[in-house]
Amino acid sequence: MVVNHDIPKTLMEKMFVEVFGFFNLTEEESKSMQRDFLKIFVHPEFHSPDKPAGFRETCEQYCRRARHIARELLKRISESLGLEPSYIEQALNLDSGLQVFIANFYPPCPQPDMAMGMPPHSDHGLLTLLSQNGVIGLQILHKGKWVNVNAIPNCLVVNVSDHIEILSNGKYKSVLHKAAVSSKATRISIAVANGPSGDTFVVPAAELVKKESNPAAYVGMKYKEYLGLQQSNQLDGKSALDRVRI
Ligand SMILES: O=C(O)CCC(=O)C(=O)O
Ligand SMILES: [Fe+2]
Repeated sequence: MVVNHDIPKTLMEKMFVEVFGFFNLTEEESKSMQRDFLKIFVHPEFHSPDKPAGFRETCEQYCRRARHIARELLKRISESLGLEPSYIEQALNLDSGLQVFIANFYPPCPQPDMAMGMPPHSDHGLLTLLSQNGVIGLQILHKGKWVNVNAIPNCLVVNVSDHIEILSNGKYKSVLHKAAVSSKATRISIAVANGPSGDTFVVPAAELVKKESNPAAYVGMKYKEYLGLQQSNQLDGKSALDRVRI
């Protein structure tokens, strides 16, 4: 959980107002009992809806700040692995890294156990920065148990995603998470996923692999092929990460 981050409180609040406005544009959507979501690629090319009026500009600023925070954290993660601070950004070509903005809108459900929020999954990129509108719902798998994550407004939850696990040859683990819905309040989460560039062939860092004692635990794959694999229906109930694990 990151508190003293680089996204000003006013920008964070504005982003939630715009997202709320987006989902309220059509009345049916706001009355639906199902999760609704908006998913857009925001880097290297920026895409955004034009409505509501302030959405585009706020989203662009929000994602730029999020990218900066992710890069700073990735420098520290590189160092923690005994690598140069710029190792990850260089090896994975982050100047053209794929960044995806996902806004999730979960209407309240009187019987929350009956409603599907978001099923268990791990994120495919490097780091996902998640903010929530103060309504609890996110759960992560920790030591075999699902635990609730606090939903403190203006805080960023940082989820380690598949490509940090791959690059670190398993030293970092991609976190399995899911989301439950609330019985009383509408829950909104904003996830900004930061990944390698689409054309980068990602392998465990050579510096972390030793032939005998610590062999590569993942096969290499182009990031965009990994994305395709995750979205395909060829996974037989496995995750994309299971498919590249040796
Ligand atoms: O709503 C949440 O807290 C989780 C969202 C999420 O995991 C995602 O969009 O990938
Ligand atoms: Fe996720």
